[in-house]
Amino acid sequence: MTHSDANDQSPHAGKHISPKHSTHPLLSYLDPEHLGPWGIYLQQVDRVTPYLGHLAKWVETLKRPKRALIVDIPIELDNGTVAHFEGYRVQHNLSRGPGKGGVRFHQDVTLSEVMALSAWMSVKNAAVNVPYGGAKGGVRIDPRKYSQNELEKVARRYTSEIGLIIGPTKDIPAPDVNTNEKVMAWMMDTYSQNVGATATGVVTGKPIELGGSLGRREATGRGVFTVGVEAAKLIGLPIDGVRVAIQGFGNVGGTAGKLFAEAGAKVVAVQDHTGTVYRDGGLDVEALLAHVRETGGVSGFGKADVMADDEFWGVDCDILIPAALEGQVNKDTAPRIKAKMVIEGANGPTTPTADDILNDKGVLVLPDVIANAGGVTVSYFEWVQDFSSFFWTEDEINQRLVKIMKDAFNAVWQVAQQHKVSLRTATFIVACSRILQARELRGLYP
Ligand SMILES: NC(=O)C1=CN([C@@H]2O[C@H](COP(=O)(O)OP(=O)(O)OC[C@H]3O[C@@H](n4cnc5c(N)ncnc54)[C@H](O)[C@@H]3O)[C@@H](O)[C@H]2O)C=CC1
Ligand SMILES: O=C(O)CCC(=O)C(=O)O
Repeated sequence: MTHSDANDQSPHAGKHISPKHSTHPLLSYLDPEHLGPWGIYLQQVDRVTPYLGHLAKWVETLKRPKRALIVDIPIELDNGTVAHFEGYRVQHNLSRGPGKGGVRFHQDVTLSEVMALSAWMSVKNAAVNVPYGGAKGGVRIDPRKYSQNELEKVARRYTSEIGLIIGPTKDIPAPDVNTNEKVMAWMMDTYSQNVGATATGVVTGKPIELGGSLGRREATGRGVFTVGVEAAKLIGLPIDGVRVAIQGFGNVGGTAGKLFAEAGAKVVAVQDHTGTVYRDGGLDVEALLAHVRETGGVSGFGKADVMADDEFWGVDCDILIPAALEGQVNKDTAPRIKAKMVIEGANGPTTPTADDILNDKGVLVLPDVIANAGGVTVSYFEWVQDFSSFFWTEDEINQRLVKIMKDAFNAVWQVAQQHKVSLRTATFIVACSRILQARELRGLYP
């Protein structure tokens, strides 16, 4: 529950970053002093540029979102008053295919954040080689303060407003923080009404009854678990009895925790927005998941000791899974981490300074852009199934998911060994090369 260290500078900061072209606030992303999630992404691109060979001449492509839409979402609240919410959809790169990436409902969502999240989608989609560019969306709203009726109005109006740029072959949203199958159903229905035909392929992460895919709900957590087990084998860490700490116990953290516990790991600490729970001998993960379903958070879980939120980062564990928001592993928290491995379930949880701190401590970081790619991989399966109207079994889906995750992870591992770079830089090398190769092949002129 820490704040991102927005001015977290790395020794690489500033190199290769574009000169200031504008002082307009909406273009502040061009300013290297303006950090936050987009600035962190720019630093990650700087780290990969020396490894891009002749494709480096296209690197500026990665530093500018192709398209960013800001929309106003006015709705009538249950009490009859009118409220306005700000929404975003950013398409970072479309060189490899239509945009793909989730939609977040959160009170702190900003354009910079959605730009960074869309860019990480470009990298992630290329890293696992699904035929998509990168996109992401968000609405600045605290969903816990609104009724289902009000949230439905927000989701529907947001969909109509971004309807200009989304579509089954243009840009395909999916769930992210505080959005779920129900929100995807509203989005699919609204888009379908607007175009006059049922368009199941416009979003993924839908209910099964509406063209959703088996296994999508668990896919991101399953991917986190799969690469975690692969990496643990490579560093000689047995999963049986391994101590795991998880921040964020929603779709991603909850599923990853369940799979690790089923494989014999001890989930010793879990933190979410309501608090932190701890049990040295391992928490009863099934019971904790049931408690979260009933109460909305881990706080008040009876079969655990309470831990001060700040102590979470220093907990005695082998594997740490940040699965909440950006910037949680930063210059303040990273020095306290005892884990041997950090598996990034969340997008952008680790700042570049923290990456360096963990690297110096010998902590292996499995970066978001590969570790949490399981969700979009099964979203791709869902999209393919919707187009063919032919649906696969859950076993088929999980087997294909596990194969893609293992192959992609092992390829990245080889690149990291070859260039003696972190797994994050290795993943960026693989992914950015694919994106920029597509860019080069498409050429510049209409
Ligand atoms: N849902 C998906 O398929 C994918 C999600 N992700 C990323 O995983 C992360 C989590 O997403 P979901 O599990 O889908 O969201 P979710 O909405 O299901 O769960 C979010 C979790 O984070 C916790 N959280 C929120 N603020 C917190 C804070 N300040 N401190 C501690 N915990 C906090 C919440 O309590 C909740 O447990 C996000 O970074 C998201 O972008 C990445 C890939 C795919
Ligand atoms: O399933 C998808 O299309 C995207 C999921 C997502 O937003 C992510 O991987 O961060």
